[in-house]
Amino acid sequence: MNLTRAERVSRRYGDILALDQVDLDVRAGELVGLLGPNGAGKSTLLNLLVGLRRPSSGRVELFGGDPRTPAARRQLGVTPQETGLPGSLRVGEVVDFVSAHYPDPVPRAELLDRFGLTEQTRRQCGGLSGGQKRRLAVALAFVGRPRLVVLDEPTTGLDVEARHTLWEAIRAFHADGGTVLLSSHYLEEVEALAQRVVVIGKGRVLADDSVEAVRAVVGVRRVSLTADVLPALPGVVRTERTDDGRTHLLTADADQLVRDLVTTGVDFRDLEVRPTSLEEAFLAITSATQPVSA
Ligand SMILES: Nc1ncnc2c1ncn2[C@@H]1O[C@H](COP(=O)(O)OP(=O)(O)OP(=O)(O)O)[C@@H](O)[C@H]1O
Repeated sequence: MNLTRAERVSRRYGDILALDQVDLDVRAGELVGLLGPNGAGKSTLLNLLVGLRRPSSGRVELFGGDPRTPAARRQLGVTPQETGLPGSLRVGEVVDFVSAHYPDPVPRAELLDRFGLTEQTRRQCGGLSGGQKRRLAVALAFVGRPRLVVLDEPTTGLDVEARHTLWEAIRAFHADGGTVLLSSHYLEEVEALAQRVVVIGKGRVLADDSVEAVRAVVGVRRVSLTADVLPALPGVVRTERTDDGRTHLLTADADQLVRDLVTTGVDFRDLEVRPTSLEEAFLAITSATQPVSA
């Protein structure tokens, strides 16, 4: 069953085509990571799915209906990228205030414990650190026991420990049968949490598959070597030089690249061919896409 769906959805802001005919389905019980660089269109897509904006064309559904209806909203938990908390209210008061909107909220102590905020219960929101504010904003998405939680870059700006606390809370919700759609710049976050990854770049869905399959589709490999001079070689999607004097070439066809290297007669040493991380694969597919013309 689809909890939310975008069907050939486009969204313009003036001349900017932020989303270009995007299709996305999120089924009950999934944990989906939406991955893309700055300006890819992630927030725009999430805002359309949760009814904060309307598409310029195409169709958006939430729980089979219009995302803007109160009935759909009640089953949804959202943390947008930017959130404001009332500075003079205490953490516990904010949780109580939001809880009051739901018939069966998660008890305050349980929610704050899950998000590592028990000690801050009586602290005014204005006195929280940036990371604590972010954790509270994310915690509020879970208070009404939603069927679907949509989180826009939930862990941006958090230190490692706070990020792991959030990951645990998200995993626990998912393990209990909850559905999650989250956007991230952090590839390790998507790898750590999601079963399915949707890669978005320049307003288009570039890949929608398991993390492993996305890597396989892209098929980017890293060919590393040491050489004093290297000519330009066909099929190289990215070149990096590291401090140890090694050159790393990313390519979809490592065998051909090695053949080309040998043909050029270039003097190289210590050749190594390895699969790439998701991050490298992701950079390769997003940089290989032509810009969307408005
Ligand atoms: N309200 C707006 N008015 C004009 N342009 C906008 C608006 N919101 C987004 N855009 C543009 O639409 C494109 C997609 O932006 P969006 O915020 O959806 O990307 P994103 O993937 O969430 O980026 P980030 O990771 O930086 O948050 C960008 O070019 C952005 O500048």
